[in-house]
Amino acid sequence: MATTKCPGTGVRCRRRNQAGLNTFGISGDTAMSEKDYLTSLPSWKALQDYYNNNGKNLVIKKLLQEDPKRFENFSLKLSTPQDGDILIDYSKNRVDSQTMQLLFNLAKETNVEQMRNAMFSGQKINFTEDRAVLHIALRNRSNSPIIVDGKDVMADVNSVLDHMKSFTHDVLSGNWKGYTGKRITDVVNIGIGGSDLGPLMVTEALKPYNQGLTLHFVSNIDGTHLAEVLKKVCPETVLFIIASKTFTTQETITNATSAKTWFLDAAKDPSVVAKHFVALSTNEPKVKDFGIDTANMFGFWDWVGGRYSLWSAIGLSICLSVGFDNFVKLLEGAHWMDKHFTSAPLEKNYYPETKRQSGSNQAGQIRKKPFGKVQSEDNDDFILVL
Ligand SMILES: O=P(O)(O)OC[C@H]1O[C@H](O)[C@H](O)[C@@H](O)[C@@H]1O
Repeated sequence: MATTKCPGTGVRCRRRNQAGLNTFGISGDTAMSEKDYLTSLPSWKALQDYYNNNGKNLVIKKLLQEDPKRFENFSLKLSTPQDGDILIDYSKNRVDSQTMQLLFNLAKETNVEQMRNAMFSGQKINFTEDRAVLHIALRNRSNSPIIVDGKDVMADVNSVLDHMKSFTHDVLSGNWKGYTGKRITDVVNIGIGGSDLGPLMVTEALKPYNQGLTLHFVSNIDGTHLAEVLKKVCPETVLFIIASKTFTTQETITNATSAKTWFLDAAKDPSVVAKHFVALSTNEPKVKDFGIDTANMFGFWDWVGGRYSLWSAIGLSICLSVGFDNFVKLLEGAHWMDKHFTSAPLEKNYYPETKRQSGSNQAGQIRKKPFGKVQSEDNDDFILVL
């Protein structure tokens, strides 16, 4: 590893080497860009050659006609311990057995499994920002220690979850009252990007589990978005969630400021803002500046990427929609899939046991029965193709 120089320049490379990581798993000097480096790899070239020679034959309709078992061969059924099967169907993608093998070769050559393990162990694999990438800690229901900068992050994760739990209980039970003593009926999540799309998607998908509150999401800087939502809610019974990792995103802060002005027009008293505004953020000083009581702030950390933040405090709108217990089930499901991701090696997901044992799984061979049977940690067998 010491002799390895990463593609890219300056700081970025140094950081990779400090972390003891070599994304691409080769030694020697490489002065080229990451993209050029990737496309120079033998496994990439083999994939490109295969596409150049065979790409025109990869027509989904034709592939399905030629192989009546294509669906079985190119799909994956995972049996969860309590909630039935998850079906992953990639038979309608432009891949055949050879493509899959070439993709696995590429994954091997680029050290995907090593990088996965580095991610799960809290190493700073976000090289550009020198940060760990640990949304998986947010749903680490096993509670096994995950160390970042010498500290186990699980205590903080669990403490925020406890706060979310008690708050959700208070709001759903009606203990939490608005400024005129009425219970909350509507929740407006103001955020954008990962602070909007994840919770919006999950609350939509899990509508059958809604516990009674009406959820609204405002993201657009165009005032119509907020104005139309405000027509549907009442200042006495609405709760605004200001969701922003940085608390500096212009769209969000503009909409949040407009919402506060609208609220104060009715309530008149700035001291009651605390009953109707909470913040989800990593930036306590900015939350304070905005006028939100930091007792009503739900924190998270720089190692949570925006696009994965629904598993963090950003998921508060999900909790308020489906209840905390269902939110925990969501975390548990994701944790189960994380365990699968870390425990099932790439080939095991694809090659049949018998072929693998007989050692005939050489690169490039076309598999007749590309299945593997794998034991989950919970001792349920499931069939893996990917
Ligand atoms: O949560 P915020 O700091 O307000 O950022 C909101 C969003 O901003 C950008 O669009 C980023 O690319 C997203 O990852 C982030 O979720």
